[in-house]
Amino acid sequence: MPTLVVYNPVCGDGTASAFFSEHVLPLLASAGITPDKVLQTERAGHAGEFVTSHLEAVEGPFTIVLGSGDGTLHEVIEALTLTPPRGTRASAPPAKLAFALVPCGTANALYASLFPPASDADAATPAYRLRSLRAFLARPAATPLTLALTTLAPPPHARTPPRTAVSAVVASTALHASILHDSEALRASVPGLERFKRAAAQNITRWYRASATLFPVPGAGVVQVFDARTQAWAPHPQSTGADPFVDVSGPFAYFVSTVNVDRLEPRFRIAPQGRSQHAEGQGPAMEVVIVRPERDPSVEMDSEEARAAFAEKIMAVLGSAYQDGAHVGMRYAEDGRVLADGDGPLVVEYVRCGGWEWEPDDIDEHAHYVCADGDIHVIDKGGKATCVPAAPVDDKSGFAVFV
Ligand SMILES: Nc1ncnc2c1ncn2[C@@H]1O[C@H](COP(=O)(O)OP(=O)(O)OP(=O)(O)O)[C@@H](O)[C@H]1O
Repeated sequence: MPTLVVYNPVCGDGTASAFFSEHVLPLLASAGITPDKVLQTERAGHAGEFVTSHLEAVEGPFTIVLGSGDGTLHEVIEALTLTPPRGTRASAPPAKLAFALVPCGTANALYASLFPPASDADAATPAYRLRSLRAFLARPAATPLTLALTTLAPPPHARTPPRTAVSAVVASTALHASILHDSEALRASVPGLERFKRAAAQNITRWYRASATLFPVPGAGVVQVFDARTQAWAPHPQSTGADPFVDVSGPFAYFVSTVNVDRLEPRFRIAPQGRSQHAEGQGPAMEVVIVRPERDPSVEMDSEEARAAFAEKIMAVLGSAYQDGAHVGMRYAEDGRVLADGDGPLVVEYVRCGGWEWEPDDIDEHAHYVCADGDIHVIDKGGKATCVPAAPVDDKSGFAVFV
């Protein structure tokens, strides 16, 4: 099978180039594999352009040994999904693209989900970082990836066409998207990871005005909600055979949907069931983690004090995602305190669904941001975003990862 090697020399701590020279290329050589091409990317967009034009010239299936974080993987997948097929890509049957991932980025959410590290020290070892590559060399079948396709629709009667974003890890709105949006704006003035902290502080007290709808999981016929006590999925109480769609009214604090992953950083298990097997024949699904302030029994109205008090709670709840995903079992006491368990309402709504729609209120600028694997998109005023999961139709097409 043709093999391409692509790595991003500037991602993470900037050591991909050295790691490929010292470990990846020698390991491929010792296995008798000569890559068709080796690309060290020179700019954002380069990896996507390179892979797309290679596939227009050479018939697949292909393996790509990819040294990057989630952003460069996203770039390749989005470029191939959105570029109309030309050349060999148009004339040959759809060819599968399987990735041997070498984690070189900052968060490496997909890799950390597929290969949960035993510890921070483990994650830094060459042996850990070569696990997907070794799986490729051992030649088992690659695991298919589900994609999340987010369509950003303009208002009805607008002249602009809808746009689509493709993600393999996360599609989000509310706090997560706002932090990524603002941290990008701070990139020039605030160095390093400090800009994420600053962006989080700017957004933690915001409540996002929007209405959302959750779509049923195709094979299950309903939206499902996770019960942390039984550790099982159950039909969402508002999702019935007669009306399986669930309307979720705002305001929202947090709205994150994931595919393929249970974590967004090695220890941040935001969707703790994200790697568990779905029931046979349920069709493509995604998980959504929602926090809405008005579920808190102590919130009586939207005021500055209420937002400040709720900010403390959401920080504590999201912090619990680092405790092996404990946030999904947290409940409110009658006075609004957040408890690890109990009989009160769940703080986090953790659902599995067949997609979602998000319609921001016109007046709330920050509710218009959508994050697709780190890229920030802005919903037009009067428009909405619709996100659905898509899985490869067979084992000869789509994207996959060696695990
Ligand atoms: N040579 C390059 N110079 C500048 N930017 C690049 C280059 N190659 C790729 N990029 C861009 O760098 C961005 C970040 O890369 P990537 O996601 O791989 O690393 P990261 O952000 O450190 O990791 P993670 O996404 O895991 O946190 C991507 O959007 C990609 O398009």
